[in-house]
Amino acid sequence: MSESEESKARVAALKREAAIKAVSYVEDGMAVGLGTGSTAKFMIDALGERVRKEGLRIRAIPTSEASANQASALSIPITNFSDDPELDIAIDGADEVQAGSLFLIKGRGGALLREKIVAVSARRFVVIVDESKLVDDLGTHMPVPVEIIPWGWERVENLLCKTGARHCQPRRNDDGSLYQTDNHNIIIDCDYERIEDPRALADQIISITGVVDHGLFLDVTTEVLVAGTGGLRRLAL
Ligand SMILES: O=C(CO)[C@H](O)[C@H](O)COP(=O)(O)O
Repeated sequence: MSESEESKARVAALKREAAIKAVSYVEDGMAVGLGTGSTAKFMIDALGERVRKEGLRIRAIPTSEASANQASALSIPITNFSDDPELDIAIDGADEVQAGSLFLIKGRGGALLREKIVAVSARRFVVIVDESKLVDDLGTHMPVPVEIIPWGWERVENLLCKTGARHCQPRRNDDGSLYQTDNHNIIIDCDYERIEDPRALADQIISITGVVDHGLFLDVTTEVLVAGTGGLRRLAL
């Protein structure tokens, strides 16, 4: 195994560890929000295993078509907001976590809008990460993804650039075409280098007409499970 393969395998093992711990919080009869991404994928696998082996009875709302397909393949029953307007728990990954505030950047996988709807609908929102996701200031490693409607996107991109971003660019597929979310919108990735005031920035972004939502998740996280080489830590306010 090459050095980079080894490091990938180490990170995957940490993600899996956090995912398995979060799944231990799920109890019989719960309505559960299922996140999106590689860490959430471990979580859905672990949940599926509990459904299969223990006969755990849950209902789930997935945050993407990919997570919905995975859940269905594992025979995890899918529910909706009409039957379950409030979820008992939602579990999801993140791209950056500011440890002191539990503020997050999410949406690298493009599912930020459904992820936010699910997170704010849950009584308990548990974030699962490996320790590389911890930052002192949001924006250090990741741009903020902003989901916008496709029509007139260049105008919205222009306005987003005026919110203090170093660069703003539409997310594209490998063939150069615009990336499309599950909601048929597009994403502008805005690089701020370091976000001094996440609340003020969130207000500024959401006030732009054409913006549907953004990847700043503020005041929504109940706890973060961080898997690192020194073990698993739980961050809560
Ligand atoms: O927000 C997300 C998808 O929209 C993911 O949770 C985030 O990108 C983390 O992904 P991963 O677990 O693969 O590192």
